[in-house]
Amino acid sequence: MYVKICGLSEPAHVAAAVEAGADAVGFVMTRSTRRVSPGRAAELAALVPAHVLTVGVFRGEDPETVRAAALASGVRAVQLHGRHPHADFVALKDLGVTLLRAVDSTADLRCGAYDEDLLLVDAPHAGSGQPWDWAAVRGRPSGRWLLAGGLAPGNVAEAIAAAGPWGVDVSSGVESAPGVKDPALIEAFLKAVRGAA
Ligand SMILES: O=C(O)c1ccccc1NCC(=O)[C@H](O)[C@H](O)COP(=O)(O)O
Repeated sequence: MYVKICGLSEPAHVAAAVEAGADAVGFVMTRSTRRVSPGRAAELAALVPAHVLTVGVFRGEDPETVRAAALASGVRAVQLHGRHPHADFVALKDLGVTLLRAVDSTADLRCGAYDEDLLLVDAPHAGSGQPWDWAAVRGRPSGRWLLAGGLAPGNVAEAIAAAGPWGVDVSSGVESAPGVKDPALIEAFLKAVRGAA
């Protein structure tokens, strides 16, 4: 089970995610309480070993803005939230980074339909920490897809059993306060996933 810890903004929390065994870490570079600048994302990404994927998270920006932030931060993946058109993914292909398409359950759930490499199926309001009906997507997404939205150490095993994803993504569920990650919760989340998978 692939695990992405999202919305990191502090070196100690990046270290905690890497130490706990995360496969990917996300830096939000769009409007959010978790927003970091491309420069800050570059500082954080520099702390991450090569086997862990660094992901820049965006929502609604045009491809050139995303490209500039990705290049400035050095992230190895770009995650586009919302109803970005297929053309936005095509426009970013030559960046040579992993492309993630993040959508809610009403979208086209075929991974690769927009030339993305990974699909992320999230709650209607990304980063809100609100659980949703994970079982409703069971069997619908195809290819490599991550489940997100309201996951936490105490419910991620249930969510995996309900939806059957290839991977999971969490932000609010490993925070002690809005926007403040908690190393103990990050470790507990990874343990719960490893115990479930
Ligand atoms: O986290 C945010 O604030 C955010 C804002 C705008 C677009 C995306 C955002 N987060 C993306 C993520 O990958 C989150 O981990 C995912 O939505 C799950 O969030 P949560 O329900 O808080 O675990």
